Amino acid sequence: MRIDVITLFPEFMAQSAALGVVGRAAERGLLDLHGWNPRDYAEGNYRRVDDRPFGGGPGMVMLIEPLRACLAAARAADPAPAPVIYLSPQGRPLTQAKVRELAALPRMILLCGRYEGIDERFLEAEVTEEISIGDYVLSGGELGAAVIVDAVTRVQEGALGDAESAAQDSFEGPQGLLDCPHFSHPAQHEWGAVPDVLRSGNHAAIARWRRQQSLLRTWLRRPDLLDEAGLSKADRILLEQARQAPPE
Ligand SMILES: NC[C@H]1CCC[C@@H](CNc2ccc(C(N)=O)cn2)C1
Repeated sequence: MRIDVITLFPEFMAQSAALGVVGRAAERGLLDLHGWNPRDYAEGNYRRVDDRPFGGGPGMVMLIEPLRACLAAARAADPAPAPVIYLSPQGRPLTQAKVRELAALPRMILLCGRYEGIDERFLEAEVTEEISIGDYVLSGGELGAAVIVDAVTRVQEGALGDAESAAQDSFEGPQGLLDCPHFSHPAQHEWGAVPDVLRSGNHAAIARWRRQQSLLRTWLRRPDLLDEAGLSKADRILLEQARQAPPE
């Protein structure tokens, strides 16, 4: 998948995509990431990308023309059509379902705002949709863009090796359940012992225990994610059993 990021700080995007799963996916050609800086498309001696807001008030607003020229250059770099996604607190909240939808696209262009915002006329003319990574305000859209790059890349076919894809809990997120607890060495520790079932070698019992823990954890922590109606009979029984069980 090709992702173009329009940002005043392209070096930030390059670094955040150079590590771990995303870095390896990029090396393997699963992700084709490009940064575009509006300042490179700003006219005049000072190459202005922002100016004071009409109507007064604090801060600066990003200007239309540098963004317009920058976006035109990004679009022209590849024939594939691409939605322009603006990261903003006013956007629709990002969910795993949305991540999967975006991951299926051949290409997308992520627009990162700074300062007090972007001239509304540019947003009206060029933005396909706004996405928010949560109900809080950041100093720029770049962290939101990095979140989308990571989340979309790791669901690309082949991005996660066998070991990791086994770890990738396909239940996580609004479509499913929260992850189960994980344990490794030592089996005995002053903070507790690893649950016996995980050391039993009984893979059916282990899978059952993990599913039951995911169900219980989702019910306790995020009942809003748990559509009990959508649960299979086996899941409902597992959850009921876990609810009845005395606390360890
Ligand atoms: N009016 C403030 C606003 C002006 C335009 C630039 C944004 C950048 N900051 C962001 C971007 C996205 C998010 C999020 N929740 O996804 C939070 N913060 C801030």
